[in-house]
Amino acid sequence: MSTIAAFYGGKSILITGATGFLGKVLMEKLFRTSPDLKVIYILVRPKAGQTLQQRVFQILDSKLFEKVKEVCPNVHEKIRAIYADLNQNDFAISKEDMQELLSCTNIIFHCAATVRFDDTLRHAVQLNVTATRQLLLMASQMPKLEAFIHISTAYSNCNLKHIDEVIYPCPVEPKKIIDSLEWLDDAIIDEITPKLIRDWPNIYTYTKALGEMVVQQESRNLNIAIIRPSIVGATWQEPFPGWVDNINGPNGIIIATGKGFLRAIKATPMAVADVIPVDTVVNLMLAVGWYTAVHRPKSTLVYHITSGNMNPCNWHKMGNTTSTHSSGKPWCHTESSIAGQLDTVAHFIIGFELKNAFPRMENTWHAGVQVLATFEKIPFERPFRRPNANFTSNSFTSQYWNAVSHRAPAIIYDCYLRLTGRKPRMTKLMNRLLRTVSMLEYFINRSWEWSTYNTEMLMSELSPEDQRVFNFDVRQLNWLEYIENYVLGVKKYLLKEDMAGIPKAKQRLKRLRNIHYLFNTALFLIAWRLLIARSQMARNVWFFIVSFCYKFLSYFRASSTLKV
Ligand SMILES: CCCCCCCCCCCCCCCCCCCCCCCCCCCC(=O)SCCNC(=O)CCNC(=O)[C@H](O)C(C)(C)COP(=O)(O)OP(=O)(O)OC[C@H]1O[C@@H](n2cnc3c(N)ncnc32)[C@H](O)[C@@H]1OP(=O)(O)O
Ligand SMILES: NC(=O)C1=CN([C@@H]2O[C@H](COP(=O)(O)OP(=O)(O)OC[C@H]3O[C@@H](n4cnc5c(N)ncnc54)[C@H](OP(=O)(O)O)[C@@H]3O)[C@@H](O)[C@H]2O)C=CC1
Repeated sequence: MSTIAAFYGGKSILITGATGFLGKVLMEKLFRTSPDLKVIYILVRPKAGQTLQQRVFQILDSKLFEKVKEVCPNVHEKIRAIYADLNQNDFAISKEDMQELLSCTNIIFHCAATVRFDDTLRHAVQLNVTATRQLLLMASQMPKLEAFIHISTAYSNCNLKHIDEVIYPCPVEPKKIIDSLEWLDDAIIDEITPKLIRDWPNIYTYTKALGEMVVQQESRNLNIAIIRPSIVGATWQEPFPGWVDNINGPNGIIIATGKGFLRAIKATPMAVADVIPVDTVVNLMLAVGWYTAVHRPKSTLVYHITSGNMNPCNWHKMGNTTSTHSSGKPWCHTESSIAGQLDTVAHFIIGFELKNAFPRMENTWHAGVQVLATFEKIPFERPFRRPNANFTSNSFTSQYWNAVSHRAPAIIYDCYLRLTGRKPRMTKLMNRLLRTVSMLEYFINRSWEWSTYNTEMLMSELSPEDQRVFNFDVRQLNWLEYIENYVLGVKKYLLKEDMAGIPKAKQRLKRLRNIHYLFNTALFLIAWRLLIARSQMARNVWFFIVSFCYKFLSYFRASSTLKV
């Protein structure tokens, strides 16, 4: 039997953020591998008109928990939802609940956070920093506590290029920030925010860095570990491939691309797409929980769980894949090669795509192309336009694509909606999408190096059985398979689309392609007609092309007559 699974048997585990993406997968794995655990306490707030119990039932009744219900039929009894709001003093937990938590908890997994990039500093500090401090204070009063696992992000120090598994100091003490936010008003906070966050790209990453510092400062005698995942993606293997449930990170981009809204992006094609499957992160979390409790390392260990250093994939395309567009190459354009530029121009003018125009990069997996190739096999329903992706790292070109590929079609579509008596909505939607994309740009135009000594050390400490059951070795990940399942998962679990609709979606894509070709050809002919009406040089070129074609055809006919 697995040592780690046995360790969690009979334990009382406290999880914050259990209703979130990572939290749900963590609970699922815990129940499935250690059905004899005592109880999982989850700190939950009522939301969207649902009570705590309704939220818990909704989670347990989801497809994610189907296997759990077979292994652990009394799972409902083993979850204890505790009313809590991490934004409030003492988390607004009742005295009785607090007493139970303090006296019974053995392990804490602290996942709750605000992951919005555009949150206010006040709210982000409250949740990502102050709440962490408060939880550590609670933890210090728990006599049975064996380990406190804090979930941070690999991007908490994204202002550095090489990041080690250590806690870096922040320029301003977290305590000073917490104290000053108490008396500063919102207008002043907005003003000083850019000065405070300095070279961090957003409030989220900055407050996660502050959160780590708080963990270090308030650790007392606790057994603490920090886990830093990179971009957490759909499940790889467990409980089944491709499970996702929110629009964060790549998920929203996959939807926007698959539906044909997003067709160009400012991204460095060869930058590493450091996506890490959520089940891999959860396996590491459980292994770290066990290791921290049993081996009690002398200091707080930081574990990176990233993919780039061991099994790199980049945003652009997936090399050596057999899965290609009908014209021989997936619809993915980059200006990183001359062929790519020619291809973009050719594509723009007549929708023609040059075969095999890209240099292939060995040993690196390319996400964009593979995602696009998957849309061929598994198209999303009712796309706005054909899925496509033009990559550019140049701001001017990016603005050009935004105007031509995003704003212009949205305006045309809104005119159509107006003319047919409907409310225009596409321009608004497009503006929102472009705002979201602009927030992600920082992360898709850079690569980072994360050292993974602690993670590798832990892997070597596991028994072969634990390495199998709690696998976090990302070298075994096959990106081609993973991305296909990812796209399928987005379609099934996020968009809730039926697989039976695929033939219809494929037909619609064909229709859109024909409209696209017709539109571009008409545009080309009109432009050309206008040009030869106005310019002698254009007329000469036209005359030259026509006579050349005529001569070529005459020669061809003559040579085939001779052969006969
Ligand atoms: C291996 C797979 C690779 C995949 C590659 C993809 C390739 C695609 C095809 C090729 C195209 C080329 C693309 C290449 C680039 C790919 C880009 C991928 C980018 C990934 C980068 C991520 C970097 C992350 C680094 C840090 C990682 C972390 O540590 S934290 C987690 C990440 N956090 C986030 O992602 C949060 C970002 N989100 C936000 O900050 C905000 O949501 C927003 C600012 C983006 C949007 O705010 P806005 O106010 O406009 O919207 P909002 O009102 O909030 O919501 C709009 C509607 O959506 C609903 N909603 C909101 N959140 C969710 C949710 N989580 N789940 C479900 N629904 C949600 C909300 O209710 C609103 O609905 P309505 O009310 O009905 O309008
Ligand atoms: N997703 C990613 O790509 C990455 C995530 N991480 C880290 O992993 C952790 C989990 O992220 P993820 O699951 O994706 O995030 P989610 O946004 O899916 O989940 C956040 C969780 O925090 C809870 N929460 C937020 N505010 C409060 C509050 N005031 N009181 C109680 N609970 C609250 C949410 O509860 P509710 O359901 O009520 O909103 C939810 O359960 C975070 O610490 C994040 O920084 C790190 C790297 C990448």
